[in-house]
Amino acid sequence: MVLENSYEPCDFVLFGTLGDLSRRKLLPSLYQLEKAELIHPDTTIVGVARHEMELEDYIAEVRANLVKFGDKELCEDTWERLKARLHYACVDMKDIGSYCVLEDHVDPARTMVCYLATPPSIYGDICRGLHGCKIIDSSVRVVLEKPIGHDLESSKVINEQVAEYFDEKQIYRIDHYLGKETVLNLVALRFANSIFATNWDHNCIDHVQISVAESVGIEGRWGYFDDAGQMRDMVQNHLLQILSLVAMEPPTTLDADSIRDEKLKVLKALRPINSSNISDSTVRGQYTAGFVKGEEVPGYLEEEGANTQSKTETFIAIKAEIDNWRWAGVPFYLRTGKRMPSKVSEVVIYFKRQPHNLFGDSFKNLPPNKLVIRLQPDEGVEITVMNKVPGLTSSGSMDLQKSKLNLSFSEAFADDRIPDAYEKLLLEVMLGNQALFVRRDEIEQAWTWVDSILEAWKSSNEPPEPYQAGTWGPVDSIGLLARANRSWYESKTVRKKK
Ligand SMILES: NC(=O)C1=CN([C@@H]2O[C@H](COP(=O)(O)OP(=O)(O)OC[C@H]3O[C@@H](n4cnc5c(N)ncnc54)[C@H](OP(=O)(O)O)[C@@H]3O)[C@@H](O)[C@H]2O)C=CC1
Ligand SMILES: O=C1O[C@H](COP(=O)(O)O)[C@@H](O)[C@H](O)[C@H]1O
Repeated sequence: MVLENSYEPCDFVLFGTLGDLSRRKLLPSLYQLEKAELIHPDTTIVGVARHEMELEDYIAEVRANLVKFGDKELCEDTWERLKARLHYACVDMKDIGSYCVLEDHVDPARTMVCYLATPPSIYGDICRGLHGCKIIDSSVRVVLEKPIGHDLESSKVINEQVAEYFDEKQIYRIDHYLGKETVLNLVALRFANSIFATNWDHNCIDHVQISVAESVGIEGRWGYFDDAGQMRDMVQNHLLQILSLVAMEPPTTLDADSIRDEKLKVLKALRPINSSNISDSTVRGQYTAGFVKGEEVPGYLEEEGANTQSKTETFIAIKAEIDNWRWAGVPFYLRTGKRMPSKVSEVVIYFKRQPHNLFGDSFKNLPPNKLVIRLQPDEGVEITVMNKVPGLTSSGSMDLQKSKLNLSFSEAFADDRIPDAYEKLLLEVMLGNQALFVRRDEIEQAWTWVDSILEAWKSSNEPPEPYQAGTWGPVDSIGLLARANRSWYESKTVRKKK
């Protein structure tokens, strides 16, 4: 079995090579990896789609996409190297008989990486087709895009279909947030700094906020989004992955299963939200027409192709609780929505207040220290601390002021380009490292928690609360924290614009 982390040539087979994800993300990422000379010189790239096409037309198509979605000016050396790797195969992925053409493009002696950038409904067909033409063995890696299912039951069906032909060690489930540099930095920040490692629990932390706000709407994907909603689109995967990394115990090593074992324990410890606590723990909203960044935008029910009766949520706020020793009594507030004032993803750790005040009545409510981890944009880490204002006073008292220790990645690492998440993930697949991919039990545990919330919303039969596009969500989202005398962190991007 060739499964260990290794830099060796492979045949990278991209199913759905003419689709949106391939064009916008995967092909430009392969180009960037080529530019950085991170693809093995002997690796080939085989584009697979159902249209008959000459190789030279496929090459022209790839080039046009790179110019449209990647570097506007291609580096010709890089392009020549990438071009030389390209093959094209026409396969109707639902027709088992049509897969044999792949034999002409892949070398059975090498590792084959099958990236399924197709609707998940045909993952089973693709696995069966590959099996049918006898080109898969235990060295093949298969990469699955989200969403893996619509709920626990359907995710099990997809996972079973793939498991019929591939062992879990061969399956790479993508959550592109795990490829983001700043999400990876959560592990470095927590475990490479004793200042955080020793203060990371209910003794020191009051609560945690995880916000992933998007300024975009549903981008012409009504059919997909209305069926999914923000819960399935963002919380089941990205937000729960971030929460797991923030809350997990130190893994024994950085190997794939050590990290995934710890993330799974967090997911298992999430307190269920059901009809008994749904109204105290969640808020859901749906955007109405408004203005985002000065531009007028339609409401969700007025988007192209909309069903005007839809009750699908485009915003969610959740008070999540983790029932374990470390996090007893520390709520994790999650918030995510479309058509918010700006795109900003942040984790904010609110530390507990000092137990005693030395500084007199004017500083009765010393603000707590906050650690703000800016995931995107303006990636960085910021800590708020109280400082003495320099200078002399006639009363001899000490004046305090809140100040920030701010590490901005664009300044600190000015010479380093921040790679796109897909570049990192494609490289890891080629290296055979599963650490940044989601294991089946994690996905299923996340669905278990999410399904219970969706079920409770369904039985309540209440519509989502409207919020105007360009705002931070429904008023009740403020209430979710205000009940405990807390408030959402006001992100820097917004404050800057005031
Ligand atoms: N687009 C994005 O930004 C994101 C996408 N994803 C996921 O990635 C996957 C792909 O999404 P996306 O690229 O947007 O989808 P698209 O529909 O744009 O692309 C899917 C591709 O699969 C091809 N395909 C479908 N059925 C067959 C078949 N029977 N035989 C051969 N080819 C077939 C389509 O071919 P044809 O063109 O001929 O119809 C199409 O090119 C999905 O699982 C999606 O959920 C995840 C995150 C973000
Ligand atoms: O998976 C998805 O993620 C994007 C947000 O990703 P980001 O990297 O731009 O933060 C979201 O817009 C999309 O709806 C969802 O499917």
